[in-house]
Amino acid sequence: MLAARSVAIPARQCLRRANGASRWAPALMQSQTRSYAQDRVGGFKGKKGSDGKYTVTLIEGDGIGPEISQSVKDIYSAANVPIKWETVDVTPRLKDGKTVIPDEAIESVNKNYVALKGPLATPVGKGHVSLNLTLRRTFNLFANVRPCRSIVGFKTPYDNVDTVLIRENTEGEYSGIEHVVVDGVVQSIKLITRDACERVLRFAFQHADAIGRKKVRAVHKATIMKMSDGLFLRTAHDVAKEFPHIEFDAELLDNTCLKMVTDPTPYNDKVLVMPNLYGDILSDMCAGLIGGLGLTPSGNIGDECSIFEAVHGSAPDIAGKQLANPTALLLSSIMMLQHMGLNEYAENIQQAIFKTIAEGKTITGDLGGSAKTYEYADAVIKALK
Ligand SMILES: NC(=O)C1=CN([C@@H]2O[C@H](COP(=O)(O)OP(=O)(O)OC[C@H]3O[C@@H](n4cnc5c(N)ncnc54)[C@H](O)[C@@H]3O)[C@@H](O)[C@H]2O)C=CC1
Ligand SMILES: O=C(O)CCC(=O)C(=O)O
Ligand SMILES: [Mg+2]
Repeated sequence: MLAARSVAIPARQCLRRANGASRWAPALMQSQTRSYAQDRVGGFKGKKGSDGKYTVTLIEGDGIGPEISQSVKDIYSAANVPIKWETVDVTPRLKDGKTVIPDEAIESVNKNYVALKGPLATPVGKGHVSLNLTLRRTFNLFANVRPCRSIVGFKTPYDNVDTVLIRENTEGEYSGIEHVVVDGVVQSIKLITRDACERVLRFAFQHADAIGRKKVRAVHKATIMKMSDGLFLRTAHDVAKEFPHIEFDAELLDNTCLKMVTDPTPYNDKVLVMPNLYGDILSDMCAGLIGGLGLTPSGNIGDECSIFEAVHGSAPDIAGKQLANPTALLLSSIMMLQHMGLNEYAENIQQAIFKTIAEGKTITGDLGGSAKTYEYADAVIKALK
């Protein structure tokens, strides 16, 4: 059994809906429907089948994964989204003494070019390697796009969060190279290559262009990790020269954390780009600013395939109880629909989600409500146009 960690939501009592709940802000709505896909990554390569539908690989995942995936499937079916799900199992298998993802799952993503993924649990301190990281490496999904925006009508201590974080997704602290030097001494290698830095940094500048932001900030700790983060930072300065119309600067990670929890709004005009571990931690922190992990989506973007998933994990503490908020996975699926060019469907589902949350009658426990996962999904279905 994996240990469950609970996220302390600051000033929980403040997490109430604003008075006059259905307060709409068209500008924010619009920003939440913008495309996260990049021309740079070649766009979506999938083709419709003869039935007029795209096939999308679905990895339902562990813990709350099947419950929140069911919500997505129900809402997609009600919204007549022209996709067919191809559900695959990624339970690791032993092949030639190594733990691998089943070939059928790999073939499915390679064939469909796109997947929606529920959370996958990783055992603590032993057992199989993280399948989440393995999937990112297997498909070379080098950039993890993690946007985090205040949900209109859902009051938190911060009203106007709109951060965009790009996380290097294939190496760094998560390279998985660890060994025992002698008994009682272990070494974990933070591998950083110029190639991986360059591609994620270039992606960050291109993403800034695509979403109309004029500033890119590298978040690092090159004061301490002079060689590894130093390489990331030097490469950032080099890549920045290719984008003279975008202002570039850098900030130390600890300072970013302090400033962001003090006042996140100065980050609303920037794209933040950073090594793997920092992106993992900062994205959970950002989720805390807007109401928790039930609300934040992400996209793992590669040149060929892309996999969309929530920022959160398998939430073993609430799994199997219909308590999970499926919004994060739904918003990830909306990023996916936009990547696929299915914007009309993305917008319809998104407006239904925000309307349901703003009304506040049928929201899940993490947002202060008492609705079951499927009751929330039903309310979203009723709010579809
Ligand atoms: N990308 C992925 O698939 C990720 C997988 N994990 C894995 O998930 C497992 C559990 O990790 P934890 O540290 O407990 O993090 P977690 O993200 O699963 O849960 C943290 C807290 O947030 C709550 N929470 C998360 N998602 C929620 C949702 N949709 N609705 C309502 N509440 C939600 C949980 O109930 C828990 O209290 C671990 O095995 C970890 O390796 C963790 C993060 C990402
Ligand atoms: O793979 C895991 O177990 C956790 C990954 C994670 O926390 C993330 O990608 O945000
Ligand atoms: Mg994480």
